[in-house]
Amino acid sequence: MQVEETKEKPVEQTEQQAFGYDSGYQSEILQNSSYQKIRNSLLYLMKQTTTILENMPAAQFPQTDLVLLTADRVNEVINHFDRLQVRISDTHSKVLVTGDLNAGKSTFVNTLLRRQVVPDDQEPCTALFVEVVDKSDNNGIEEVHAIPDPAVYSKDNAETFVKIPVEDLREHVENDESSHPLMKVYVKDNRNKSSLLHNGIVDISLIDSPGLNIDSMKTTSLFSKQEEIDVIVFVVNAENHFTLSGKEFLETATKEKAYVFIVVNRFDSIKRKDRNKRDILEQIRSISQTTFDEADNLVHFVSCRQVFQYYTAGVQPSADNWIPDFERLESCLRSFILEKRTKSKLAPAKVYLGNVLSDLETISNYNIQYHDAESFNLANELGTIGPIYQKMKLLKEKYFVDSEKNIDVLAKEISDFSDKTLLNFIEEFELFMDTVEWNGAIQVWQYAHELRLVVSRLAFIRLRSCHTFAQEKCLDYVRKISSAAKECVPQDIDLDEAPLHEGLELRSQGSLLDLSDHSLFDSADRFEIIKDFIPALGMVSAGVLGYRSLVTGILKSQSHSFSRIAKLAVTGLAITGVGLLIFKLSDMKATVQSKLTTKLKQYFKDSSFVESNSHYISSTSHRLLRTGVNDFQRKFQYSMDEQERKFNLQNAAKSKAEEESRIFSNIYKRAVSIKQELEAISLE
Ligand SMILES: Nc1nc2c(ncn2[C@@H]2O[C@H](COP(=O)(O)OP(=O)(O)OP(=O)(O)O)[C@@H](O)[C@H]2O)c(=O)[nH]1
Repeated sequence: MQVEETKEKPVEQTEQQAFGYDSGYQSEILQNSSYQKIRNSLLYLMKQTTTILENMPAAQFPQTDLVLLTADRVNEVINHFDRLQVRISDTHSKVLVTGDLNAGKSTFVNTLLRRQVVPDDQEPCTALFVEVVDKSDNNGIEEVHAIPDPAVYSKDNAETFVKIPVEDLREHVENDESSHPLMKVYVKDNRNKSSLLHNGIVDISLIDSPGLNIDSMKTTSLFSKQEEIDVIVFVVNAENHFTLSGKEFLETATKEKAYVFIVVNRFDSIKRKDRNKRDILEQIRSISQTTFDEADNLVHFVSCRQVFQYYTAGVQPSADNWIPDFERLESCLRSFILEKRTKSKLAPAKVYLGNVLSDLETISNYNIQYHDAESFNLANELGTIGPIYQKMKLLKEKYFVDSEKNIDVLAKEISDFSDKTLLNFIEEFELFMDTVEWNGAIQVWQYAHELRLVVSRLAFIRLRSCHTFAQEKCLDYVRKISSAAKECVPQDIDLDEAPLHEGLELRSQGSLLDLSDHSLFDSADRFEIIKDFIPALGMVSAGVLGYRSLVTGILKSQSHSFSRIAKLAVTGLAITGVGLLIFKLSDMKATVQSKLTTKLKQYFKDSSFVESNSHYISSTSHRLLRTGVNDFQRKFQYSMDEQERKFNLQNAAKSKAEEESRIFSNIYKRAVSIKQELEAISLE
């Protein structure tokens, strides 16, 4: 009965004390809820940044000034964000309790739990770790999982552990330490509201490690380096101070974790407590200055056994301060866990996020400048291409839209000119008659011959002037196009003038005029011309030539029909009066000229001299122009299409550059704003 009384009292006291120190606890809750807020804010900002990264268009990365976010690491950064989010969303926190052999580590853990969970006072174990977790993690069931391979352990996979009742833990630890290096103990923390394991904010597991000696040192050191170990509690036996192994472990651990929580246990056994405290603190200073500087919160001189006995069996401690000292230790440990947890989990995320955001600022700034410069250059290029393209359009409208019509008009003009020139030429035949010297009747055919040559030459000259006119007109037309094109066509496009030169060049008379003597005057014509003058001619030339030879000489004909006519002429001559004949002879030049004019005009008419030449010149001009212009037009259109394509491409590129600049400008603003929010988050 008495025992029960003594047992209940401390529980009430504990509640009261818990209540008494509730203000601290409340503040912890506040601290915790602010932790939640910070965590949520960080998660939110990380998510925002991940969204930016996932949607960021292909970016130019500067060669320098980037901490994390290089071109080939965008996905890596996104993945790391995922890992950080998982890690900071995890509400578990692990506290590794380690220290020298027999320093009272197990007693310390049991005291925190207010119950005998971890076997104490046993033979030193070699490498067994006991992890104490709240039973809520195991569907509210208290049991021990003996784990052969911690790396593959899952409480949901019965093959990865051996189930042991909590009461049998001691026996198993003593007999079975080597085959199960980790024992996971799911238990209820005997304290309710102020439970350390399950406090509604962070689920803490306490890991009781083997005492440090040369064998266990390596294992424990490795264990302590694990990322999920948020806090290390080092238990020292006040009587022994720090052993060599302890010092060595602490020196390494403080490098990894910066701060270590130190429990100097078995302080009840120390007689000269102040001196012991001083010596131990001095040792701590030599191991870790930072821990020494925070000694008031981080180094606690306690007696776990006395406190444990008080809470579990109501045994009064040997001094009044043991309970408050331990409770202060608990309070500091709780704050330290939460603070360390905040720092160990949130600080890396905050620093990482800050670096990514700084990189994002740098990258977006770089890209804004890059795209602005690009769109500026494109605008300049478009400023050149645009007017050229407009000029090309005008040229096309002026010369090519109605090019058939334009060429028709030009050909008509050439045709009109040729008609007029050649007709005038025929009309003007009479004027040419005196350009050839009349050397008398005897030379009549010579006169006709020379006149033929003159007419032929003059016809050629007129024809050539028609060709020249046509050529000049055509050249003028194509040169106008060429010079207009030169102003706007970027590449040189030839409008080949050579075909116009060759096609419209009249170099020789060729067969244009078939004015040979025979065709100009056939035998009948010749007789017709001279028949009235034969007697007179006979008179004039009697001393030189006989009649027959004279007449035949004039007629110069070998045909039978003609010799018959010649005979008649000679007969006629014999009966004609001499005076009349002489008179007639003086009129011969005019007669010959008139006959020749008529004959020539008739010849030109019959040979369609005007029409055929005019048609030839105009149709040749038309054909050559059309071929040349069409060919040029094709090249021009190609060049214009090129220009248009270039114009459209550059226009599109400019719009894209402007759009990218806008996007990066938004990214920059978002990064700056997220970073400001991030900097406002204090982890202190
Ligand atoms: N005087 C005194 N003895 C204590 C105190 N705490 C623990 N002990 C005793 O120290 C011995 C070792 O305690 P444990 O808790 O087993 O120590 P441990 O560090 O877990 O031991 P190992 O894991 O074997 O290294 C036991 O006999 C405890 O009763 C204390 O505060 N004062």
